[in-house]
Amino acid sequence: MASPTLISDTEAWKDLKAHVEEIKKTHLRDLMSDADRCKSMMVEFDEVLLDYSRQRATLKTMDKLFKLAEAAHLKEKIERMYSGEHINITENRPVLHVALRASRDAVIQSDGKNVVPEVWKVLDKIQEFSERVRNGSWVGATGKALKDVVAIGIGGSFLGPLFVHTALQTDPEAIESARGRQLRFLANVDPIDVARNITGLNPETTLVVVVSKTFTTAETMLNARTLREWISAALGHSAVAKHMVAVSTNLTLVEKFGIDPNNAFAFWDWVGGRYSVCSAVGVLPLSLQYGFSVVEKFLMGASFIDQHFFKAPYEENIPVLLGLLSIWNVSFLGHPARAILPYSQALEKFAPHIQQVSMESNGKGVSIDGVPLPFEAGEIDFGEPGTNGQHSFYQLIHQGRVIPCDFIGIVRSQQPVYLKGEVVSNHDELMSNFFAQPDALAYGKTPEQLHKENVPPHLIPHKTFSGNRPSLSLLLPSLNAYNIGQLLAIYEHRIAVEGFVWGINSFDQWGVELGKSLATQVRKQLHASRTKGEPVEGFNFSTTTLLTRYLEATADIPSDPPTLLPRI
Ligand SMILES: O=P(O)(O)OC[C@H]1O[C@](O)(CO)[C@@H](O)[C@@H]1O
Repeated sequence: MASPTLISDTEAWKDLKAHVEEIKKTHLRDLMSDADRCKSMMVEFDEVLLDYSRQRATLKTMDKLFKLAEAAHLKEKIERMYSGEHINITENRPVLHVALRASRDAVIQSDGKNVVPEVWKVLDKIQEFSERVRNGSWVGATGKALKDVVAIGIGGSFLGPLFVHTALQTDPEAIESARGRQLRFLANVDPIDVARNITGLNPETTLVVVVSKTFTTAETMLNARTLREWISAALGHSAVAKHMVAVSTNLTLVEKFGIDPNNAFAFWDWVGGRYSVCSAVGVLPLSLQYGFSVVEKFLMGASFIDQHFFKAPYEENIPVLLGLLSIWNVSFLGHPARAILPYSQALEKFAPHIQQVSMESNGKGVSIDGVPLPFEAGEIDFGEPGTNGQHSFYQLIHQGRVIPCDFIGIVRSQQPVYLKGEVVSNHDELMSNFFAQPDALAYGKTPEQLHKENVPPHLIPHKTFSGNRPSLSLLLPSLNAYNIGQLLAIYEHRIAVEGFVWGINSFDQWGVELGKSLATQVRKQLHASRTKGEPVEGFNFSTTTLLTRYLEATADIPSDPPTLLPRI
């Protein structure tokens, strides 16, 4: 008999569905008192410790989840990814971001060719170029060293590099290597983002890196033309060659834009945008800021997790465990969201990055074969660093909706502070919360406990915490470039596991196209109305009314205004 198309048709899925009733009878208060269970729910690799004992799961649940992984052919799918098969079937592409951080002597084939030498050719070029910029042998048009970098890009060409940059900014080694330099990111097509990014910068000492896989993304290209104008207006058109470089898979369009192809850094269509931070997309801007040697450590951290993900058995495999637990929470326990809660301000851009990796990858409605899913795939990701989040949305997590939480803690702070006479150090204070919150969620507080504490009866319902709210904890030894690479790869692979088991294509993103084409129609209308006074036509009543209001209220804007750049 042919294997079923949908994972939800398998016995393993049905078995888990039935198992939910059993789990509903348990409470984390009781599950947590089983020391053997808790012990077996702790896994360590390369000093990263995962504790998933506060998941609403028993050893039996885990066993059933491993069976689900078998039914989904998870191992084979991982192997097919690593061996360069075209697993992104709707775009007919391999998915090989693991090759971006493979060691120089590794062999990873794509279409019969080892891609690792090409990867290292670009990495070597980045190292050489970034050293020249950093040591002042590559100078701007007026002979001044380029100490500031603006990286223009959006989505995957922005969020990953921003996350890593933000995390490195307070790392002692990275601080030393970045002294006197600035890295900024221009993503939004909103002119306010242009204004914010060029404020305080001198074109003479600024290098602009245009990052776009396709080199056609409307926002990025308009921002690139805007900064090209900013440079030319100050230094003349010929300055562009010294002040603008590019990262893209489309080197023809890079050249058309006016950037010397020698100053372009390639990557390949087997790198998905949201999985591209380890390509030149992230490595170039980060190497310009921190030097290649720091960035190489980041790549190594990711690479080590890649090997673990490929080799470790399911029970010891951190990304596999995380992925399976997500599926358990979303598809079986019915919790569609996940809170990403790093107890480190340096990780403040981690949740925004994972939002894209996860939601663009797994927010799908059909299986990889195009069959509508009878279950909802994908997770709603959001998050903020602790303890800030505690004073914002944790109320809902404690007493409102059930949101499985990822608590991410760091053993050694990048920036320790000790104050004489304080009870604990500042980092210990932070970590006290990291250790306390998962138990507050798991155990809650019963009316009986409140009664014993003499809480007035009318307040008891308000002060009761049901508990039984799942979370997991990831403890990293520190937060240097290597650890940041580990964290990135753990989440990238976790998301792949979810997609592989749900049986969807996690590597395309057709869902972003419709909005883009409708924006093209609006853009044409705005141009026609502003330049030829044409009435708004071809839209529904709502859009026509809004567009007309917008045009009427800005009728004073000349139809062909002179170039105007922000003046703040
Ligand atoms: O790097 P590009 O081609 O400019 O694309 C930017 C982003 O746009 C998307 O295609 C859609 O948001 C992302 O997948 C991608 O990361």
